[in-house]
Amino acid sequence: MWWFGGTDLGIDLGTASVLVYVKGKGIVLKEPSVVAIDKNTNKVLAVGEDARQMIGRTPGNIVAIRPLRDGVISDYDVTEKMLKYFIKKAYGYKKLLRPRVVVCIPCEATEVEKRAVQDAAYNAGAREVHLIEEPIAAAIGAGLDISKPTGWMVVDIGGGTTDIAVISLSGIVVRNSIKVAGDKFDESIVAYMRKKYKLMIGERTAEDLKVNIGCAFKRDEDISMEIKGRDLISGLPKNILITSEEIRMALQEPVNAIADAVHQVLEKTPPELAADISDNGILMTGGGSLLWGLDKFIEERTKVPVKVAEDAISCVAKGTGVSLDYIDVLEDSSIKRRKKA
Ligand SMILES: Nc1ncnc2c1ncn2[C@@H]1O[C@H](COP(=O)(O)OP(=O)(O)OP(=O)(O)O)[C@@H](O)[C@H]1O
Repeated sequence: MWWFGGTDLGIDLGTASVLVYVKGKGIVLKEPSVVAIDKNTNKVLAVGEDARQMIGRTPGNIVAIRPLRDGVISDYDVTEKMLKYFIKKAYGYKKLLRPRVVVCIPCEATEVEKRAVQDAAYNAGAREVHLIEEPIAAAIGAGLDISKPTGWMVVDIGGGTTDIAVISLSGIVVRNSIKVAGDKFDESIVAYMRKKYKLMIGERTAEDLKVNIGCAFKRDEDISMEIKGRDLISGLPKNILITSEEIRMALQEPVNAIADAVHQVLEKTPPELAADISDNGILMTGGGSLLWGLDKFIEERTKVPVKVAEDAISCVAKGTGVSLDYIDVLEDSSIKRRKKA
């Protein structure tokens, strides 16, 4: 049966994952931002988790693509296909009215990057597209009351970008966005294994190491994990036992880059707001903030208390969803246009 009613959607279009929030229902979809394509026919074979399973394991004619890199669209056509699939899955197939959507973007996205997100969402089936900056969405999703003249600092560490913002009166006062986040952590682990053990490992293995034993701060007790890779000298498969302390060493460069960026934002923060932040603490959101000890590491470097938000991975999607209630206010900051015929 066809249904005429429209629903609004909040979409966290992330480098690592896409989350869709349906007004009145909450988060209904959370899948990796991966698409598997048959290169011969250009047909989409799988999207999301099914496609992620194929990374590094596809035959010649099939490619598993991550269409967003560093927080922005790097493969426009594939992003559009992926969005279309997720919107249909979350919204249902048999509705005549296309949805209004709010999509989040990194806080220093260029006009061209914003336009690419909007076009992809329109072409994927949205009737109206509004944009919201990730730190604002993260703060709302974490339950902060950002409407008052009080300073809050949010550090959202995703897969591609770390967005740092000082927020007051619902706006960003000081901001910084760096292309160092979860993906760079993985790349640093791959590089460390290659250099130290002459072992080639895939990005999924690197991510497993990061999530399971990784840390930014020295653990009281070292833990370890066995991994499989390919020996670069013999060319044969090889197993190695890796400790958490080694992963801490491997992650030093990107972890320091994030702490430096937070420090720089604090330096530029007006004194009244800096005093508020020192009382309220820094709030970390995003999957990257779950790296063990990263809160403690930043706390030591900045001397400001740091807290990881509850359900840190879902904050941006939740905030994007909550902002659907204020979609008409968002209109001012979004470039609205009709889908081209
Ligand atoms: N427990 C964990 N420890 C360390 N890292 C984690 C953990 N869980 C998830 N991550 C990492 O979080 C990152 C994804 O976070 P998130 O889903 O917030 O990013 P995103 O919104 O897709 O990215 P972006 O906002 O940069 O576009 C990945 O790099 C993932 O490996």
